[in-house]
Amino acid sequence: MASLTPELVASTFFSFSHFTPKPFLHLSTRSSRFLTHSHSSSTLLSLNAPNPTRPYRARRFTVSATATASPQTDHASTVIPHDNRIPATIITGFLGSGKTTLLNHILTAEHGKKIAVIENEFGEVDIDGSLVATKAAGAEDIMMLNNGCLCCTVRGDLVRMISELVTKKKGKFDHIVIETTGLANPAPIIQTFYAENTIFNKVKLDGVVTLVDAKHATFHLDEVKPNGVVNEAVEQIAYADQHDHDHHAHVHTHDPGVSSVSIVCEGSIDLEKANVWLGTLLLDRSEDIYRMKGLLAIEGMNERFVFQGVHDIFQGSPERLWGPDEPRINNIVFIGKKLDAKELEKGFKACLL
Ligand SMILES: Nc1nc2c(ncn2[C@@H]2O[C@H](COP(=O)(O)OP(=O)(O)OP(=O)(O)O)[C@@H](O)[C@H]2O)c(=O)[nH]1
Repeated sequence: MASLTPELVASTFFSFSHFTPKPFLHLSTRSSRFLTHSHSSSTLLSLNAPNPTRPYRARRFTVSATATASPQTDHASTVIPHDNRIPATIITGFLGSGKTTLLNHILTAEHGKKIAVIENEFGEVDIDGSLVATKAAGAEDIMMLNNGCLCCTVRGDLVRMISELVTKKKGKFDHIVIETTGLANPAPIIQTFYAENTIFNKVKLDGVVTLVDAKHATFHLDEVKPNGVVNEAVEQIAYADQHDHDHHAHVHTHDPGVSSVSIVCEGSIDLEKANVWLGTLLLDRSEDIYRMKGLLAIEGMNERFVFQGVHDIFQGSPERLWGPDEPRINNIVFIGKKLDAKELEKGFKACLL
């Protein structure tokens, strides 16, 4: 097969719109999707400026406010010690809202700060970790938490990771950024910063940035969930830059109807077949498939091919070169409702050469 140039492949992916016009027509509307990003960015810019309206509560913080007698007057004056705990920012937002994109922007921007990253991904396959700008000057450390969701199953791991960072890597970074899964309920994660002494004494929660995909937000916000099941999209927006640390016992359940299917398989992919397969999925299932993303080893292409899908919006393009000894392994994740793992695997395997 003739060698494919990145440009040729990208246009091949896009050219699918000629015979299945609906999904790819939306490519042109992408710029209007993330209408609230400007809001998110401004929230981010204000991260280092403490919110003066939010009282600083030193509950369980060992360096608490102290009262000292002034030598000039008989009145006691209160000295609030400088809060030199390490700031942490939580980036939250529904699936595909742009968290990894923002994180990469933070890691590559010139701000002179060294950032430790904790990345939590839904689905067993680590695609985001591979797409985070690991070589970025600002990234001191990237830790992955992929065996569950930060808001429930791996909360203990989060505590351990942060404790490890502030003890073993002390002084090597200035800020911690935590990217949650798109299905995380931020409340229990926020609570961790106040409820765990080991964290509270060393780390201050500086901000909660929630990204909103303006195109699909209403769809997810309006979703009616079964009794006792949390609507994560609502929770994420409710907790944006609002640290309700007096909340107790957050009992919540993820929607059992939402699941993930991961495919990991070595081998070369026929781009044309993949185009048809993914395009057909988009046409038939875009409402139920909230998110699809993948790294593909395309036949004849020297670069890893990355594709991103958020409902009916789809994008694919070559990324960095495969390393000389890097196995050409395909990684794909689907997240959504009524996913049939066998069917998806069968569709994928049909694209292999
Ligand atoms: N038009 C537009 N697209 C964006 C923006 N931010 C991200 N995207 C695209 O949206 C898709 C999803 O972005 P990600 O940054 O991976 O989203 P995420 O929130 O990390 O997704 P999950 O891993 O599912 O939680 C990618 O194709 C991005 O290129 C934006 O501000 N505007």
